[in-house]
Amino acid sequence: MKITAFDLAQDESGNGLSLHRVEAAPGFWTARVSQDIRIVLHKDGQHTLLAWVGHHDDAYHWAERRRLVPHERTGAMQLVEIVERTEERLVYTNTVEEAAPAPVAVPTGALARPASRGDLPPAGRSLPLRPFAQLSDDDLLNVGVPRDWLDAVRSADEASVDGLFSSLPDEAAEALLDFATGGRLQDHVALQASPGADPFAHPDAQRRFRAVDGVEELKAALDAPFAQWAVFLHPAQRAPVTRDWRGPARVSGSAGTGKTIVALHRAVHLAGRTEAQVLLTTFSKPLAASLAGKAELMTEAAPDARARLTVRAIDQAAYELYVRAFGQPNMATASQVRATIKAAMDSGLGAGHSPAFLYEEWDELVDAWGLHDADAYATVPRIGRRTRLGPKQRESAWAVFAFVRERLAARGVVTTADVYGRLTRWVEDGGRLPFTHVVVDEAQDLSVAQARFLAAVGRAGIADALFFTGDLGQRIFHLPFSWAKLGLDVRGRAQVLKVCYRTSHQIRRIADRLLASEITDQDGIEESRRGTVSVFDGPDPAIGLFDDAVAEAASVSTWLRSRLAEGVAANELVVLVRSEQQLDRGHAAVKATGSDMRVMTMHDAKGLEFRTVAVMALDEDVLPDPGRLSGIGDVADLEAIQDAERHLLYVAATRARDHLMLSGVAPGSEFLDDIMK
Ligand SMILES: Nc1ncnc2c1ncn2[C@@H]1O[C@H](COP(=O)(O)OP(=O)(O)OP(=O)(O)O)[C@@H](O)[C@H]1O
Repeated sequence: MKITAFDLAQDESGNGLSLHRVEAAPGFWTARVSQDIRIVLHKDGQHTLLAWVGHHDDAYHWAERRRLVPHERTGAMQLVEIVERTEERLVYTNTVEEAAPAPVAVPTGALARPASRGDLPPAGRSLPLRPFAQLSDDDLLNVGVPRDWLDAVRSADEASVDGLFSSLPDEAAEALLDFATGGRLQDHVALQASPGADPFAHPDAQRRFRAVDGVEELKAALDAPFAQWAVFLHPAQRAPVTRDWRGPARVSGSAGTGKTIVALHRAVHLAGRTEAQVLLTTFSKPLAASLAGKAELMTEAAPDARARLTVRAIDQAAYELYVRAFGQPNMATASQVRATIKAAMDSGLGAGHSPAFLYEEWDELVDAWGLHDADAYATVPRIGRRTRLGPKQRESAWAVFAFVRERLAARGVVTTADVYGRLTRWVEDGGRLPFTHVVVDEAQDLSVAQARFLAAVGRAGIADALFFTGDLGQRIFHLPFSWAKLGLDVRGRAQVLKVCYRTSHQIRRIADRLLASEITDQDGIEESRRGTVSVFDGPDPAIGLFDDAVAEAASVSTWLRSRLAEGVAANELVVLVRSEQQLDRGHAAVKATGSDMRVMTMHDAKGLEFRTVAVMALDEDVLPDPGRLSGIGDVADLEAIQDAERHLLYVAATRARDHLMLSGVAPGSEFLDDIMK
């Protein structure tokens, strides 16, 4: 297939490639790859579109049912299926879509998205009899429905809506799907191109066609695993990638809406500028490694951009900067700090406080904000709605923190927050950073010290130096705080993504019950999950509560075995638990399957995705984690931590693409009540 595509790239006339015109479909040709396999091309004299690949008969069948035309209203180039009418009923001709999809490209034209929309429709949902019957031509044309399909859309009923969604262009299908499930069509009105504009340049066309210039770029496209290299960006994803933001910007969206993809594309886009040096970062080393792999693929054909892009976990990046600026730091560990707090308490300090509270207060406030004296501790802006301690309680707590500071200084060790604190002052004093832009994924979990440092980077640098992606509903590590008060102001430059590509409709719907549909951050920026659609369907999640852990493991193991029997590979399955203490329960379930699969904590699964996920040990005394709640000083903090625990379950559930099981010992986590209500 690749060789044929290259031959075409070098010789568009296709001499020697046995090109055959598809008689019934103007503009379409087929090129022979092997005895049985054909590439379907569309040639208009200007562009050559590599549109599809498959078996000989399927290829002709596919082409005969397609036309390549710009949409009359939006101007976006579309591959429109022909509507067939049989008897009284509309039949949608999407049968050959089941064939192998076609990752193909062209040198002077465009690359077609694999024809794989067969997974779109929202089954198992009760729809009105004819959900689109009342929509006018204008309503439908505005969202990209091809004219030929207007009547078919209006007469679609519950039985035919599945075929309808899989036959329409993406933009039209998503708009109708949202409308059918309570959303507004107005939110999906497509951009209308100006007369004479290139129909392949329209944002909706760029979701399905990839323009490739020259053989090198084509080679890169065909060499890299297609799914990783060329995610075709939704217009709402592309816009923030290419926009000149003139200030720090943030893109948010539910799990699986492509925030990481946007961060990657933004970083690669910026690295395309000759004067740029880009740092792409996230919170953990495994996630950074995964970003780095994808960035490599995306810059295969652009070695200069690749050289201008560095991918690091954020603490690693800070550490390296620190080493450059000040030499090797001697890092304090969390257990060292806990031990020092204990030593302070053993010597009689900290009366009236628990060790858990003191550690939390140290971690989220004293250390995070770089507080070095009692006055600063008294006046620090308390995070969120956190209430102040009374003077006596504060005095008693500060005695412990002063002790800890003294001990750490005496040992010559610094905390991670100290590293950021010193780097922040260094940047403010004119320290020269080795990068011009920072793109941060998973930004909802930035700590105060990290956000402060980035704010300083933003102030010292150019206007669009900072770009963030994240989801407030997935904040799992820290208490919320105001970015704006730290100088990181994304107000007016925040955008929400609404199309979920990872998680089936059924799983997303269940997971969304854990969160409010609107979450507002400490700066008043609202992130709405309303109108979010999943682009494919799957089975309903299984939820089970059991008498004891043994019964739970047996049931989960049976469920996992069924997935294996359905053909899911063991490495596409994962078992998630709240914390290390429950790993054994996961291992027990896995052992009984006789296969080898991963068992990990919910925290470690952040940012990952799997075909099948079992979330186990969702017991009353496991989630929310009583240990984490016990250190909380006041009611407002309690709520914030409880939210973070709730977010953890949301994160865990949304790692699943197709299958999800949630289980625990009865009566089960209170969060399951919200899911089952
Ligand atoms: N425009 C797109 N077309 C097809 N697939 C996409 C698109 N955008 C993202 N995806 C796919 O959807 C999945 C989720 O994307 P991604 O990891 O970027 O989401 P996310 O919003 O960062 O999720 P999370 O918040 O859960 O980490 C990935 O498999 C990605 O390749």
